[in-house]
Amino acid sequence: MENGWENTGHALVREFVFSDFAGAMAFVNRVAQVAEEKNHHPDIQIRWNKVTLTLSTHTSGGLTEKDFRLAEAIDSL
Ligand SMILES: C[C@H](O)[C@H](O)[C@H]1CNC2=NC(N)=NC(=O)C2=N1
Repeated sequence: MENGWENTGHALVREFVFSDFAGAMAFVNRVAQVAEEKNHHPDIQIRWNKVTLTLSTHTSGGLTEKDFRLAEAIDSL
């Protein structure tokens, strides 16, 4: 993908950088809302001002259309 997401073959991974921890957490909370709406939940790593999201479909053991749709929704936050 050419929008910042790395396709590892097993997952879509993207790092988002903010000015501080509060910015990172605000973003994570918006992602959480979308994840609940879609019932599709990213793995989330928070490291001060950086958030790394890893999208995969655990029940399928890899990438599905749900992951690409969730990535698009996160991009439009
Ligand atoms: C029962 C429910 O639909 C499943 O547990 C959903 C919830 N959210 C999920 N999120 C992700 N990323 N992968 C899943 O397989 C998944 N399964």
